[in-house]
Amino acid sequence: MAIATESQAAQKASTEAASEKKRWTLNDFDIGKPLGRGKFGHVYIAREKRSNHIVALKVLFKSQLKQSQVEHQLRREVEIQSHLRHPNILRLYGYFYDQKRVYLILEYAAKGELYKELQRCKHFSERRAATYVASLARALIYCHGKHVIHRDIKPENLLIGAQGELKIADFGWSVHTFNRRQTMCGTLDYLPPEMVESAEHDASVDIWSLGILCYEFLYGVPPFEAKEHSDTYKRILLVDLKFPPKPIVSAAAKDLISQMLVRETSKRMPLHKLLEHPWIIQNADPSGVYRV
Ligand SMILES: CCc1cccc(CC)c1NC(=O)n1cc2c(c1)/C(=N\C(=O)c1ccc(N3CCN(C)CC3)cc1)N=N2
Repeated sequence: MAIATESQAAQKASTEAASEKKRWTLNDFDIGKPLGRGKFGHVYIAREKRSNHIVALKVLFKSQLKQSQVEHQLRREVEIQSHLRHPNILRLYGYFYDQKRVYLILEYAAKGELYKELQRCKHFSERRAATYVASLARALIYCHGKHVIHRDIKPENLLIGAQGELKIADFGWSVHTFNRRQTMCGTLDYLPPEMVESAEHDASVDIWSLGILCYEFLYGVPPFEAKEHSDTYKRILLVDLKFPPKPIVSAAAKDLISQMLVRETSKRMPLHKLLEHPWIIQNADPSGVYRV
């Protein structure tokens, strides 16, 4: 309906324009049900009254942020996030604060949290995994092009949009350190060797993390998981990569993962090469959307 799309476009434009300059307050929103909670606060569905635009309002407690000394990090990451525009990166439209809280006005991802979907399915099909990995590779190519790295793409930081598309939903790898998995070990699994050794790291950390994520999509567990943190560290440093016999996974998928989980950072498969890998070409849906 031409008229509908025109008003939608106008609405979008007004939200965009408004989000640049406007001083937002809580009165601009009708707050709906809570969507989830993190270490620093909760996220609610909300409607911006003027535009009727549905958003997610993330409420962070200043006390918690101060206690964990992440407020400067949140500021830096909000600055980065508000300038990123990509279909697979969750939009930050704006923010405001009051005495006790900081409020982030975020894009609403209607199909919820990826890690819950992965737990529900145990593991994804090769088509679904490849479609997600390709869309995340495109988002990371976009970020690296803007000298933004370290989007910390573990399952807990990924959301699913209304059309089934993945959205990277974090503002800073340590802002969301609240570990929403049952065990803490989940947070270590994504660290590449150079970070375990807390050495210098560059955009190739994202290639490593995407390789870990691809493995977890296909097997339901990250590759270097171990009971003790010290064992996980050792397995990461040794790149002790093993492929279980079940579920059955194609040789092409294992080849891609083996080319991403390489200790030598300069030898990891570049993201644009990933998009040309046979496993991606044969399995990823070109639209970047996996229709359940
Ligand atoms: C404060 C919460 C938090 C802590 C740490 C990290 C993150 C990023 C993932 C977040 N979330 C965050 O920032 N979020 C930003 C967000 C956001 C979370 C979100 N949606 C949802 O959380 C959600 C959850 C469940 C849902 N349903 C579940 C049941 N289904 C049948 C229907 C759909 C639908 C939407 N949209 N923008």
